Amino acid sequence: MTKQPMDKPALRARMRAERDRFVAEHGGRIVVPDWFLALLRAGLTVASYHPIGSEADPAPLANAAVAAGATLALPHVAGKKAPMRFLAWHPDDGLADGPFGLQQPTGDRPVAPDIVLTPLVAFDGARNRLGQGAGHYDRAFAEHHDALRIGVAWQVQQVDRLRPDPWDVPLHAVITEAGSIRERN
Ligand SMILES: Nc1nc2c(c(=O)[nH]1)N(C=O)[C@@H](CNc1ccc(C(=O)N[C@@H](CCC(=O)O)C(=O)O)cc1)CN2
Ligand SMILES: Nc1ncnc2c1ncn2[C@@H]1O[C@H](COP(=O)(O)OP(=O)(O)OP(=O)(O)O)[C@@H](O)[C@H]1O
Repeated sequence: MTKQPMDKPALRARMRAERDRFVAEHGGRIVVPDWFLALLRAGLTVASYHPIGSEADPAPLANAAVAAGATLALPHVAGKKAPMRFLAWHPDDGLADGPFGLQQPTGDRPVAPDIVLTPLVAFDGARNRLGQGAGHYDRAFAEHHDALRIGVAWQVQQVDRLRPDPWDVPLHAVITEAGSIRERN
């Protein structure tokens, strides 16, 4: 049987439309799993993200992290080709307009995260991930290989099976409004 390459651009378009429809018709709120709360400790650095469009808002997870004494960071990119950095950020700090309609941190304090809350376009039951396609998170995961990679998405973004490319690094867990998928349940 020959392996067909996965049409990632077409899947992205379909899943962004699914995500838009879910938010327009239902809305949702990410539910913080007990196992996530149990991970949190003072002194951890948790990279969150500021959602754009119909992305799931990780704020309930980020707020729980802050309540546990963790420090937050947000991703920062200068463009499609530039590598992504995680910059320390406090909820009282401002945000500035960035590329792709992003709101990004303004300071310049790069940090190495212990936990990375990752926006998703799609995911599968094996915790493979489809992102925006610029490779920003792929490269960040290669750099911060010891960080815990947690995807955040709406349940409608789950597909039967993604076919990972050689550089794709699977997530440790995915958290949605309906529950979570973990490496060991
Ligand atoms: N909220 C959020 N922040 C993030 C990301 C993300 O996916 N979501 N990123 C993830 O890497 C990084 C920014 N990289 C990006 C790379 C490409 C596109 C992009 O191609 N956007 C499409 C529209 C996407 C949509 O409609 O959902 C575009 O501009 O055409 C966006 C972000 C860091 N910050
Ligand atoms: N570790 C890496 N170093 C350099 N380039 C990488 C690395 N990982 C991936 N890339 C490049 O980034 C691009 C990622 O494309 P892909 O379609 O897999 O992104 P994605 O699954 O949507 O994830 P992302 O959220 O990271 O954009 C590819 O062109 C790939 O060659």
